[in-house]
Amino acid sequence: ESEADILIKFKESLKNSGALSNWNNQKPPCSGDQENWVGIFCEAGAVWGLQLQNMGLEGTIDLDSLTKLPHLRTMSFMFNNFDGPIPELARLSGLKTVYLSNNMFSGEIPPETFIGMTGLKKLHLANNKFSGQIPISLLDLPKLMELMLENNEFEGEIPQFPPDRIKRLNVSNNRLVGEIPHSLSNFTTSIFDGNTDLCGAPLKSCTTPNKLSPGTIIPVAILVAAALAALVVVVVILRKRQQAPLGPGEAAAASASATAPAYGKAEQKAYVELDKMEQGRAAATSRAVAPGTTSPEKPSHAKKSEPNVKITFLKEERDKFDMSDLLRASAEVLGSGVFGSTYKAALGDGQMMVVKRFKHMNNVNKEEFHEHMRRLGRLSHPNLLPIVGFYYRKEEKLLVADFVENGSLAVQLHGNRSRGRPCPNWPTRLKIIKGVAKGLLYLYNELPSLTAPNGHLKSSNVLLDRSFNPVLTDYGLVPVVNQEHAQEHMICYKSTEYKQTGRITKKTDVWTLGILILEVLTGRFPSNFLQQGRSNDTDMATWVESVIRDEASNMDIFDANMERAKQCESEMMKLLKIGLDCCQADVDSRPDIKEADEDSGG
Ligand SMILES: Nc1ncnc2c1ncn2[C@@H]1O[C@H](COP(=O)(O)OP(=O)(O)OP(=O)(O)O)[C@@H](O)[C@H]1O
Repeated sequence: ESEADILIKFKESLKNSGALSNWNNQKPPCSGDQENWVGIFCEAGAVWGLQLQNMGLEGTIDLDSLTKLPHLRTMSFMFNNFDGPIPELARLSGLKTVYLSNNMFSGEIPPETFIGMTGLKKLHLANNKFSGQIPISLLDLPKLMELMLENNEFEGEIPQFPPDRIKRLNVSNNRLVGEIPHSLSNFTTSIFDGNTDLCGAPLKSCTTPNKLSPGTIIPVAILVAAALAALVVVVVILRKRQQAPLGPGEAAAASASATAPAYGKAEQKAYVELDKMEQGRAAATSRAVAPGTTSPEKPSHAKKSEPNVKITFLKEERDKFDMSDLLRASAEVLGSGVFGSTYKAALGDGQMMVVKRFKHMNNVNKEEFHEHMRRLGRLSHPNLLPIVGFYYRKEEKLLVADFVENGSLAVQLHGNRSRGRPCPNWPTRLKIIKGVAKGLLYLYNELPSLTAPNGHLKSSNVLLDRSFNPVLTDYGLVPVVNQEHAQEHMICYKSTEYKQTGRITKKTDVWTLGILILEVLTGRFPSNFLQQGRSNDTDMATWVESVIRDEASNMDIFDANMERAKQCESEMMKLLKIGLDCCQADVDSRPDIKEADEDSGG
């Protein structure tokens, strides 16, 4: 059986598998490293991963088929409607990561479920209805480092995991009781929240204090008093000996090293430098609204010896530089977005780079992050801003890209005009929309396994080059962004379908394109309409529809500052209709990305 036949058989075992419509024999699942089918990962022509998330899938997971995929290492079925008992995962002993969270699995997990899964690193079972004991076979998995079991009905005691093995854990909101194993005592209390009767570090101690007889109370009290007196003496002596307070530089260094996590000295120093740059942001941010309108500023502290931290380059042909070059460069803070701050750096050799500092990525490990960046690094399209390089650290990541001359579409549409910036005219706006649609279509073709291959399309993420050609930035990041943060801030999570069903779909980016079209045509800022979680609010599309319906002249909806010729008005009206079409609340009636591209490009 070919991998295609195996996967098609697997698909047939699923209910509601409409999202897998391109799983057919027209193309093989993989061509080399390239995925031709949605929801799979390929390497050297073989399937190594399944990522069937958020697709409304139902039924049971047919392991018989999956056991025939010898290279399968990761599978995710999160955010679907699978139910029944946990699949017999040990039949897929080569798996490294298993994500089954946010389904309706239920019942006890047999103790032997994980026997032999010696490569398993991550197991996510959260938000299901699993009950019974946490399976004991998890203790024998030498590589298990991430275990997410929250919001189930697990009961009994937490098994004695060996020390230093589990790095990420959540068992909150179950029915666990008894003493927390010592090996887990360093975790924060919140991961144990919501259990009936857990005790021991980091929660309150399990032992109730022994009742002391009057005979023992007196000597204990004397001992305590003596210890307190000794402590007071020591404090007084230390105070007297204390030197003059730290100078400002030392104080800053001390506070930085107190907050900076334990990393290599060079890395730590680099981040301290970035923090300092960011602290100088207040002055720079107002200028950053209109990039390039002021002379760049250079942080004075960057003149000292800079740390040498290597950036991983994704484009071989690029002239290389490292963190010290970036810190030595003239720098300007362009702004702070929802993920972190963005800086512009003018390197000594004339290259103008932009460094984006992400603080809200999820806990993907280094290997996975590198893998995802390499995937994004392979993309190449005139309407995408390439990621030149990146730097990984657990808590935050840096992405480096080229500076794009004319800044963002948001600034061009809504920025201050007092500096003589012309308002984009109709032909320019049309060219921008066509380019954006082309970029989106390319992303859909190249990243078919992502539900929202862009995920964050908005006017500040559409940059304009010297000739006002649009290039998209901040695309393809949904898989590496912290879920909670993504839901709160990323534009795809503000779509009608997300508000109504809590899911994003393959057509969610089409909705973001629709909103962008309406913004470009009306000159109105969509965030004034889009308030996440307030599903009864008028969104931009509803507002546009009501104006068209009520106003005497439909032309009043268009940005009054947009220069246009009379004969273009029918074209503008046509694009407005396409925008509204893309924003249809009913996902099925909405065009797909290919139709949207054909409509707006035609
Ligand atoms: N490569 C670039 N060239 C020129 N300007 C850029 C570049 N990347 C980002 N910018 C601009 O810098 C500013 C800050 O960007 P940043 O991405 O931090 O915030 P944002 O786009 O407003 O929000 P988000 O974090 O949601 O993407 C924005 O005005 C953005 O358009």
